[in-house]
Amino acid sequence: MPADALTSTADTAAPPRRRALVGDAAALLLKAAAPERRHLVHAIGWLLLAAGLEALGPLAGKFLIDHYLVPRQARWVEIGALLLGALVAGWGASLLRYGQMVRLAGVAMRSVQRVREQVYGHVLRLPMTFFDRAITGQLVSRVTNDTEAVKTLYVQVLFVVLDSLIVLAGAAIAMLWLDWRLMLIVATTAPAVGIIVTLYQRLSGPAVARTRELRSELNAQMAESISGMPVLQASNATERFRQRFASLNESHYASRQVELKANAWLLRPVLDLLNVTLLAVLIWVFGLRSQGGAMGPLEVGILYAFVNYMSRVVEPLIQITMQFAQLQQALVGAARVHALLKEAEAPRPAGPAHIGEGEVRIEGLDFAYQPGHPVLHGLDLRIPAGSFYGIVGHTGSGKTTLLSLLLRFYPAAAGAIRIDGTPIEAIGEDHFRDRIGLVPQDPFLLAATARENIAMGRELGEEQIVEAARAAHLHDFIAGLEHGYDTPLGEGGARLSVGQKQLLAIARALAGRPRILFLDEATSHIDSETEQVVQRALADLRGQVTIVAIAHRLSTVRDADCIIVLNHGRIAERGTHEHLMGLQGGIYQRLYLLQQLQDDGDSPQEPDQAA
Ligand SMILES: Nc1ncnc2c1ncn2[C@@H]1O[C@H](COP(=O)(O)OP(=O)(O)OP(=O)(O)O)[C@@H](O)[C@H]1O
Repeated sequence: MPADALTSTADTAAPPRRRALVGDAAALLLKAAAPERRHLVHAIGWLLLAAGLEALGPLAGKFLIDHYLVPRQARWVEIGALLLGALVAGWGASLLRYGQMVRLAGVAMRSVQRVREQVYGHVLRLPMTFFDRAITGQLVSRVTNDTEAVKTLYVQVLFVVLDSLIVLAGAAIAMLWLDWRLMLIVATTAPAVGIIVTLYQRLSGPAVARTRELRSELNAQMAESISGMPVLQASNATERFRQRFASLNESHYASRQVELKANAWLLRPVLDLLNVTLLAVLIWVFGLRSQGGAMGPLEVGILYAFVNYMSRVVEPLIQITMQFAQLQQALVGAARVHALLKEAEAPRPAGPAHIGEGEVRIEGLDFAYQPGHPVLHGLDLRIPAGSFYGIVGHTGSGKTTLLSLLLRFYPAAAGAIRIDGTPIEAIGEDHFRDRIGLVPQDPFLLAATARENIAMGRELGEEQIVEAARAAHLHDFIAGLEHGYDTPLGEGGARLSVGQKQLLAIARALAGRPRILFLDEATSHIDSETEQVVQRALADLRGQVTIVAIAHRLSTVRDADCIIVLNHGRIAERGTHEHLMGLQGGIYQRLYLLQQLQDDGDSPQEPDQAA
């Protein structure tokens, strides 16, 4: 089941079950580290060797105590050789460990880099249905914060846990070899630590999940506020939003406090207590056995070695558990990234079918965003190649939906859309996007130069870019900028007027030399003068490109070969402007007359303008 990456594993729902969380996080880590398998195997091998060398230290100590100190044997050469050997082994282990840590750091960094690129690439290929329910801030959080959490997981898992486990294994083997019964006593630490960690998780788990949730909400509010800044400031809502942010921030702080308290009051003290208790038990057993207890005598050297190993074992265990909160957060982050990566991508057909002349046929087309709520009902329409069709209708009549289906953003529930006789699903993705141009209502400009905004990453020659700008009647304006086509246009095209942005969007669409051009209310925010420029640009394209224009402003499509009037998802009227104006009481006629009245009201000095 591809979990809903932005709801169920994320910010609004209860935290997912731990087992699933660990499984998802592990799947993500393994997949991301797969190309680094060789490095991982080598690093683990060398770390094992380092742990083995480290384990020799206490053994040498034991030998020194039992063979030279206790029997008071001052064989200095042997003692010196033993100490030197222990020193060299210790240094060797440190060197090896350092080298492998650097190697593992590289593995972690590269893996996270891969995850981040993969997540971004995946998001770019997700279907529109995903973005209908996605919240931008949270999605950004997935690509930035959560992949960062994945890094924490790598660093924790690979550095601390892996290293600790290897040290643990080395010490355990050495202790087993020295005295297996004493080792059993030490082994009781494992379940005790397990119980403490489980208890700690129960207490802090909800707070950890809540902290992440709140952090994500903080991001979401920040992103939302920045994108809606004009509305926020104009409606004097900034103070309310500041307060809302402050209250979220406060909750975040409180939640962090709960986590930290669980750390401070439960984890460290209890683990320290466990450590001290274990040492006391060891010394007690030593006391018993040195007096000839049931298990026989115990050498002082063994006690020394055990105490030494204990400090090596318990400290990593404390380290692992202390970092559990972070580990838990990282697990949640990694699981969310995993869920996002499991979201099905939009299909990318690779068929050989091509768009030729650009004739569009719509046959019995039905569509619903949600089952049981149809938006389009049995649409039938033929748009001949090279013609100009307008689509008009009341708000909510289904115009944008029809366009979205024509653009393959959603699959049709029933019926078919064909281009030059081929069902659109059968046309190869790259070819389809190359041949289809879109001028959206919101032109979406990059914080880049005019050239980059027209090219949009496509490899277009100078000639193609200038030709497109000329066709959109924007060349003179761009050429007049201080650096011409290389002039940065500012964030969101801040240097351009709304009309110029719209013309740039037209240039961008034309630069790909499309066979079919879709315009989605491309003139609704521009003045009549700029609208005329757009109309001229469209008139120049007639006969060469199939144009389908959704228009609220009816004057934009007045000259269309055919105007389709949608009403509640059905084609209510169709024909030329003159034909539709002749339908007494028709929707188009009413809409047109209403707009005319409005225009007359707006500009009383030009009463006949829209007639
Ligand atoms: N992503 C969506 N998810 C669910 N319902 C949607 C979605 N987009 C549109 N709708 C619904 O589909 C219906 C048609 O909407 P659509 O945007 O196609 O109308 P429209 O004619 O383009 O309207 P407008 O002129 O206001 O842009 C509306 O009832 C709308 O609420």
